[in-house]
Amino acid sequence: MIDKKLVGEKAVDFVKDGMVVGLGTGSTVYYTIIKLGELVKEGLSIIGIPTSIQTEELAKKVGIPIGDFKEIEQIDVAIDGADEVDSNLNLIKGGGGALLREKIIAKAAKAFIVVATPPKMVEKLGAFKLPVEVVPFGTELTEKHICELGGEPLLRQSEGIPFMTDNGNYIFDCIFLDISNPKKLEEHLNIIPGVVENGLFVGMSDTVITLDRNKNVLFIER
Ligand SMILES: O=C(CO)[C@H](O)[C@H](O)COP(=O)(O)O
Repeated sequence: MIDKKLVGEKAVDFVKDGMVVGLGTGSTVYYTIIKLGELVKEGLSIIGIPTSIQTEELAKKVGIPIGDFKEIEQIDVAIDGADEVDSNLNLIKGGGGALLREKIIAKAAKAFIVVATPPKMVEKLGAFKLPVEVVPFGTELTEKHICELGGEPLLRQSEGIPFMTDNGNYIFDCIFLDISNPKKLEEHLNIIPGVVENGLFVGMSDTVITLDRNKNVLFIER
């Protein structure tokens, strides 16, 4: 809790007056959004681009103006959490189910800042099940193709029914025992018909904010 607050709040250092800011989803970036809300009340002028309905509601609640894609020219910075960060700053994301919008916004941003507490920092990706967003049609067929890539997919459930993303899709949480080449796996998953996007974010993060052993904030640059 305290660790998430420390790294989450530090990310506001990357936000300057007049910026368009991609707002991630999750319990770490929550603290970034709360802090940005405080700064907006003190006069900071920003436009937020939320990556989920949950984040949009939070941003509105704390007073961050929400932008429209038709009105903005660029996203200056996107700030988001991660489920795993490897030593090359590649990520697994999507634990909260917002991976598609998160990837669209991270890709569009001039800088992508990741806030991650120490347990998220790993040598190699894969202990966390890789979320793969799929269209609800023919999920049994999509599942087979994921298995052919060496995955063990489990359809995410919420209160006894399939979890539905903000985009009306399902998520397979997939065990992959070997993610030694995340870029290749990302590409192979995304060419399966029925797969909308997967939670591998390869070569996208510019800076990861985490903590060292003494709980000092650490900035790891690409
Ligand atoms: O990818 C995500 C949501 O889709 C989150 O960024 C990720 O799950 C980390 O969340 P948290 O900060 O709550 O641990």
